[in-house]
Amino acid sequence: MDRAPLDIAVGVLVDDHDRLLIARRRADTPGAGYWEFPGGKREPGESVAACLSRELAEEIGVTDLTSRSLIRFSHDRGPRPVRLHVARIDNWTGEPAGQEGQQVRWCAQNDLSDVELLPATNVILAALNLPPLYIITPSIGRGRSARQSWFDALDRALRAHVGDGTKAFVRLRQPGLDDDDYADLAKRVLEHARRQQARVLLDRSVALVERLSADGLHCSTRRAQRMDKRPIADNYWFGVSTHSADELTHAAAINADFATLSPVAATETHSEARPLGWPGFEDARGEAALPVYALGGMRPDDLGAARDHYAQGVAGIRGFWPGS
Ligand SMILES: Nc1nc2c([nH]c(=O)n2[C@@H]2O[C@H](COP(=O)(O)OP(=O)(O)OP(=O)(O)O)[C@@H](O)[C@H]2O)c(=O)[nH]1
Repeated sequence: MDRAPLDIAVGVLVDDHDRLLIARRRADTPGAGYWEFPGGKREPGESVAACLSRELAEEIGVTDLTSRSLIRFSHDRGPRPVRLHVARIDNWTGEPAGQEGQQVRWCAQNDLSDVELLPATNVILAALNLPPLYIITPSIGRGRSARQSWFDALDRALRAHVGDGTKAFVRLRQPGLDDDDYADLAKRVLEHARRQQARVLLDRSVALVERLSADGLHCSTRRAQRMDKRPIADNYWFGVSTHSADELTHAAAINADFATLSPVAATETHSEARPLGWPGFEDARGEAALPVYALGGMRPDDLGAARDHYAQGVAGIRGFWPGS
């Protein structure tokens, strides 16, 4: 039997209330009864964009799509391996309605947990909700004025990097602090972040994330390699640092919501590591089933290039921190 993945174009329609359009698979199809985002198989010689337009016209009767690519990934959790090319669609013509007798409905994201979704839909939702920029904090100084200017820079970074209607995401990275100092700092960082509606991921214990009601956990490669499952509940974000295709595969296997992949370019923080370059990034990123941030020598204006190479966005320390 042919196990080459089928190319599938998938469209996530988002309405003015941030609800998503879902469709129910018909009784005569594999995965019958499950809800999915509309889409279907690419025909020979067809482009992904043409496939998306055709499928959405055939299935839900909408045309003139304004779409933006969200993520491309493969999975083998259904009847046969598929490579999903997922786009977010904010504008279209026509009132979406099931053209093939299937049920179609708008659903708020908070209500999706009550719906039986196809496997791997969580990957699409992560790509939809994660921002384009992921800020990693530089080390905080010891003196009072160094601390004050670090917090000033944090506030400015949070304000500057809210993008695409998504919240800023910050990883509180402070390898020089002991656990108590880190916890004290995290508490204050969370207060600042809440004012800007930003999200903060901590990289120490799961217990600390829970105790402070932080937004999630970020794990180093080494820590993630020791895990055989996700260490934290699904209502927290869980990110993993990676440097290769194998590490990304492992991150997806333990159900990380996203990964960083580095170094794309040379960086001062890790000057010994050999840069991947964009072709190396795209090659290693491959079709792993999770959103991946390009990290290493990145600045916010590398976002376009990153997206061209199938990244969720760009992550960084220096390029994202005012005055560094
Ligand atoms: N449309 C859609 N398909 C998905 C999603 N996630 C996912 O794994 N798939 C898989 O992608 C494949 C889509 O194939 P399909 O049978 O719907 O394609 P189609 O509309 O061309 O079907 P047809 O052959 O009946 O005309 C299925 O194996 C389905 O399980 C998703 O979110 N939306």
